[in-house]
Amino acid sequence: MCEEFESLIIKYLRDASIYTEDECVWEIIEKEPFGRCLIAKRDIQANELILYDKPLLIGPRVNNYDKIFCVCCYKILTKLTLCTAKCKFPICHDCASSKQHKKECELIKSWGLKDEPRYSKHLFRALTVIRGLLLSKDDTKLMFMMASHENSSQQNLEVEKIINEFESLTADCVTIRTLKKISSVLNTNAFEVGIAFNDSGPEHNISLRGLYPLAAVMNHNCVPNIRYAYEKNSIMAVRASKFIPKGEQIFNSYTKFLWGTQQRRVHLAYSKNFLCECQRCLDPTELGSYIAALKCIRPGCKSVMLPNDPLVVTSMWECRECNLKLDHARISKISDIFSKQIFQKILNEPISAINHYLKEKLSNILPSSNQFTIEVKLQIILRMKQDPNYVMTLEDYEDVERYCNDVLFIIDRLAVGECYVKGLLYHELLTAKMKLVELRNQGFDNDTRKYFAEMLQKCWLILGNTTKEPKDLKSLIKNF
Ligand SMILES: C[S@@+](CC[C@H](N)C(=O)[O-])C[C@H]1O[C@@H](n2cnc3c(N)ncnc32)[C@H](O)[C@@H]1O
Repeated sequence: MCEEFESLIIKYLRDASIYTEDECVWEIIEKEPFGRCLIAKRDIQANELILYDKPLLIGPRVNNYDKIFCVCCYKILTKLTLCTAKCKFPICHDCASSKQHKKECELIKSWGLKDEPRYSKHLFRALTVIRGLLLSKDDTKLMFMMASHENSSQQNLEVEKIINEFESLTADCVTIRTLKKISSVLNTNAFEVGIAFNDSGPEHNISLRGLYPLAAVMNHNCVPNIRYAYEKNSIMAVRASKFIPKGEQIFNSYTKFLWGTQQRRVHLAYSKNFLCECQRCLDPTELGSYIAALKCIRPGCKSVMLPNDPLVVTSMWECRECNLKLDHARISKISDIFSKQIFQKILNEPISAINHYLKEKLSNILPSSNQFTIEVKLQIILRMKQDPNYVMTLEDYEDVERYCNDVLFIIDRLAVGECYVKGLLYHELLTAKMKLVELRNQGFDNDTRKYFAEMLQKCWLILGNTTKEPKDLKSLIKNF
């Protein structure tokens, strides 16, 4: 099974000119409880390329987009224009007569649309799955050899929702059954793919879902040893974020690694059908990062509370110093309150109000390592520079410098190596430090220049030539 799967993948990558045997550093083996795993065939150094992969399928995600975009080139449509051949898909003038669209359009129409042509968000959301019906024989075989959890409750909803739109589709017909199988493969394996446009018209990003057959073999660990990025034509490049010894498993993270154990495990159980039991999940301190820790509520106690058994959702939480215990229900309530207050209220406020909330309120009630504090700091770092109406003061740059260092400290504790968030933080830290040198009229001495040059080099290694490369990175490197 593994050998056949591996040789199909190799053929697929060779055909796309993104595989050579001499440079291959991975192999696929089978191992419980993971199923297939990607293993390092030799020692892999930090930042070294592990693999390139190309999407078997790519298209809209199953979520609400705030802008409508062309289903072929993904450029935003300032005015909703549907395909004139009446397949209901939004399409731009340039792509309307393309070969790719013609095939999809004809397939959709062959099912007999019931209503007048109008935009259908359900059809738009099901398009990536529908594209699975148009794959070549070899690609279809590869797709159906990928892992899938067909019986999970959340799967296939996007397929259910289009049945009523067509004359010839019924809940039990072959097409719908095949679409459901494709949807299960996508839901088990798909990656979120960011596409950035800045060549024409207003700058924008679109997030799609893509099925990358080799990258999907990477299993999950809450301490991943890779980072991935997208290059031209949605080619994915996976690199080692730290040294990976020969024989070790190459791990991705399917969740946000800056979430606490309970949030990560619930997300994995719900979306990927397994419960993670990695070293970080087993450790109440999460490798000394204390990312889920809460301040002890006993008056006068300065310590933190952590779960006694992080693998048990209903575990008691206990203070590390005074041993005060709180049950799971109270801890969940505290987390819910912070989550609602921060995500539904505070983060919708102006940037100065968010920073004030962090300094005056959150810092007093949550440890500086806590995931909510980290999230607010990250939002401040990103939004201060993104908001065109916000003029940053010297104090703001000092805050950004401090917040970047705080988050980088936690990331180092988590031992995820040179990940993308780190690359973005290096860039923000450098920009803030440069501005501070300028505002304080300090000038750049040799040591400062050397420091900047080294940081820029680290930043380039992570972000250079990816869709996340900051616009000013090349010019900054030239100057140092
Ligand atoms: C994208 S696939 C990964 C490749 C898969 N192992 C295979 O055989 O093709 C995701 C699935 O792999 C399994 N898996 C991944 N990481 C795991 C982990 N840390 N523990 C247990 N199962 C895991 C789960 O079944 C999950 O839904």
